[in-house]
Amino acid sequence: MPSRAPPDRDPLDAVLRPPLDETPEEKAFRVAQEEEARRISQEIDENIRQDKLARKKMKVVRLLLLGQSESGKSTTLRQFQRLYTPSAFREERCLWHSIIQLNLVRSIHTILDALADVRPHELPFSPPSPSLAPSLSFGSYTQPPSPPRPFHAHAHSMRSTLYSDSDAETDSTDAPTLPAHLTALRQRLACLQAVEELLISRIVPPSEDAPYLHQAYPAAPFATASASTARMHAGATGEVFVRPSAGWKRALRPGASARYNVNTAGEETTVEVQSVLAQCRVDMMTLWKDSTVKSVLKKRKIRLEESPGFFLDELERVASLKYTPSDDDVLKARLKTVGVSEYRFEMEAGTETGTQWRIIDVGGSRSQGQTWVPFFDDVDAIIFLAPISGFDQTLAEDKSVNRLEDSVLLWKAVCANKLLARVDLVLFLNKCDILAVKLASGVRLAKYVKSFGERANDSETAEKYFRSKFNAIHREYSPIPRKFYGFCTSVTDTTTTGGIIASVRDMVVREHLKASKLL
Ligand SMILES: Nc1nc2c(ncn2[C@@H]2O[C@H](COP(=O)(O)OP(=O)(O)OP(=O)(O)O)[C@@H](O)[C@H]2O)c(=O)[nH]1
Ligand SMILES: [Mg+2]
Repeated sequence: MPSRAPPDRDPLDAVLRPPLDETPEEKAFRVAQEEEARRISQEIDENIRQDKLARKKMKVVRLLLLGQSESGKSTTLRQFQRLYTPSAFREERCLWHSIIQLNLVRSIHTILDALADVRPHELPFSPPSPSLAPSLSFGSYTQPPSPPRPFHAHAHSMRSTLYSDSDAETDSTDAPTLPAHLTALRQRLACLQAVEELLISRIVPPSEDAPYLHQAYPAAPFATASASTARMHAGATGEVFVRPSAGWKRALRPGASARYNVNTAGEETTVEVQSVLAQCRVDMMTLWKDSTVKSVLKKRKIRLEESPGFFLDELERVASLKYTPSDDDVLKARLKTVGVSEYRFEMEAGTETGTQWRIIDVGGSRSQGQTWVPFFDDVDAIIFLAPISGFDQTLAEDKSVNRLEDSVLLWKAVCANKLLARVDLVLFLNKCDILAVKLASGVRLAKYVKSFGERANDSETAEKYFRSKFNAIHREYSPIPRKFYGFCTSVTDTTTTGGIIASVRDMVVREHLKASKLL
């Protein structure tokens, strides 16, 4: 092993060492300069300390939201906004209209995409409906159906797995086929491709220049110049995302078209899109209710009901001409966060009147992890969201990682982090509503979480189990003992979340006051 360089060969030392021929005047000058530099440095340190002190005295509470992507951080932030700045929240509801339209159109495209290469074995084993064209039917309708092949496709890699699964066996009986009524629906709904592009061009300001991932749908007459140059920020999953700093809300405000160099004003686009959605409403409803579609989705393990931004069960309302988003719709809408957004507000009532809150919402996907650390310093509390319904899912950005496992690892890391040793950690075991539906539908938790064992496969038992597991990690990994605050949540639910957020607020304020008295 190479030995350490002796001190007189240290390159830094060589540079900083006073010159050998330094005169007394030069020395006095250098010493004075060094003294001045020290004084300035101490002054900066003192300013930072005073700043922190003043902030504590001014009653500024900083809350950081952490958790993997799709865990519900931005939704929790919206709940705070809805509860504590309701008028601003209501004012912004109209800006979410375009996001909800986009969520809806993308769900329809997920279905159309699945239908684009449907195989006979994915169709339901029932006699053909009268609307089926004879040329599109195949042998198994008249003969007893062959048993379904094992299907290994995962929800998020369904297309590639499907191809690899079927390629080996592709023959004339397994050629792509689609009942005629669905072919007709696909053709009629093709106009939604242009709608999607138009919406993306509105939501993502032109400065956001990541490539737009085109899907294989024919261009429709509805396409406009802005649609053809539509761009979006999309990750490996093809999900639209915007940076909070890019000001998508500003871009969607009425009259923003000139500033953002797009050829349709926000309100006009929304109205125009809404009228196309209203025209397609019956077709979209027929598509979503269709038994063949249900069969294909089921076989490909595409569970749209659990996916973010799901509005297909409310098509009648959301695709009507008079639709305006409700509070619940805004909470259900999905727009991925990349980067960091800070939301500031002041408590308007109660004993904490005048307390300023700063809630920091960060992007949760794996590549965003490094953006979290700078916010660890000086944060009063962290709400960590672990979506426990994801026990049978993998991460959108990495199909080899189980979502629950990822949440557990993140939770361990946050609990063990020395910078956060004195920070209160609040755990939201989130998406309990989806967990309940999933378990009730027969998915067995013990199949994915072996240690769950023979316990009852219901949401109450599962929540209790997860709570104790996360609590144990908190106890074991916290550098110094601290209290555990754990809640089972469904943050899209306004009724239950209001009470939980109020308890968190009280706890954070109490601890904040304690800390400021210690200063
Ligand atoms: N059903 C249900 N949906 C939820 C719940 N929490 C969040 N969602 C939905 O899940 C989606 C993702 O939530 P977000 O708040 O955007 O997730 P995020 O943690 O901010 O994700 P990133 O921005 O990617 O880091 C949204 O469509 C939410 O409406 C929940 O408890 N139940
Ligand atoms: Mg977010």
